[in-house]
Amino acid sequence: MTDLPRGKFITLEGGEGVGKSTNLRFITQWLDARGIDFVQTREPGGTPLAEQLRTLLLEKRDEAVDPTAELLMVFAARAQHLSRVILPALAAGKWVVCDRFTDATYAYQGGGRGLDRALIGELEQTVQGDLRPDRVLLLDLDPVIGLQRAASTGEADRFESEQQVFFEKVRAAYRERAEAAPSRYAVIDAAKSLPEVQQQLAQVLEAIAAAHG
Ligand SMILES: Nc1ncnc2c1ncn2[C@@H]1O[C@H](COP(=O)(O)OP(=O)(O)O)[C@@H](O)[C@H]1O
Ligand SMILES: Cc1cn([C@H]2C[C@H](O)[C@@H](COP(=O)(O)OP(=O)(O)O)O2)c(=O)[nH]c1=O
Repeated sequence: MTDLPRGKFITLEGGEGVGKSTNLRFITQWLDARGIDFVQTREPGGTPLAEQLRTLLLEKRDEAVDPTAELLMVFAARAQHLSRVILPALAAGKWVVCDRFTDATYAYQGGGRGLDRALIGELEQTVQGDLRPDRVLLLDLDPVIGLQRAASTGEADRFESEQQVFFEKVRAAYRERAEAAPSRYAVIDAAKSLPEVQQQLAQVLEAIAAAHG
């Protein structure tokens, strides 16, 4: 990738039930109010093919899913999503707000499934080149509370059906990544009330917009 993208690339991350959907609405309203041109998308997914891969990844099945197969499907969807949606939007100067991205792979396939981080890093470099999110908004929450919140929002998919220990590892992996690169992550305490969470989000968005010029 020779041409550097011009728009801002923001991702929203966290375990199950941390409030991603609720706060995504807040973020897009905030951007609309500022007149910032943006594309809202999600992973796995974001294109028809990648959404089909999402369905395959999320649906519960009798056949045990090999963790490496899971990892490659996630990155297959990501390659398609990047080339069809994310890179063109950034090149056009738009912000991209993505519900999950590669940090979720480090958290779920790396932390949760225990796959080698170096392998994830190799795939990340192959699929993304030097592209990384400008800012990762990490909603951090004790999985016990997250799973209670998520239980009220419909039937559990294949990931949501994992045991609590899996989600403890997911949370730990997210936090580890944020601690290793604090300037790229905004860790938000999602146990706080919704107005408090959104106040923190607004502050982070203000800072990104200011840096954007
Ligand atoms: N900060 C918060 N405090 C209390 N409840 C919350 C908070 N944020 C979200 N919720 C509630 O938790 C549930 C799950 O939120 P949701 O946005 O669907 O999470 P996710 O998309 O991360 O699964 C919803 O009922 C939502 O209203
Ligand atoms: C992007 C990504 C998601 N996932 C998982 C995490 C989530 O359990 C699932 C989809 O997440 P999500 O969009 O949060 O779905 P929901 O709103 O139904 O909770 O995909 C991975 O395991 N690896 C990845 O790289």
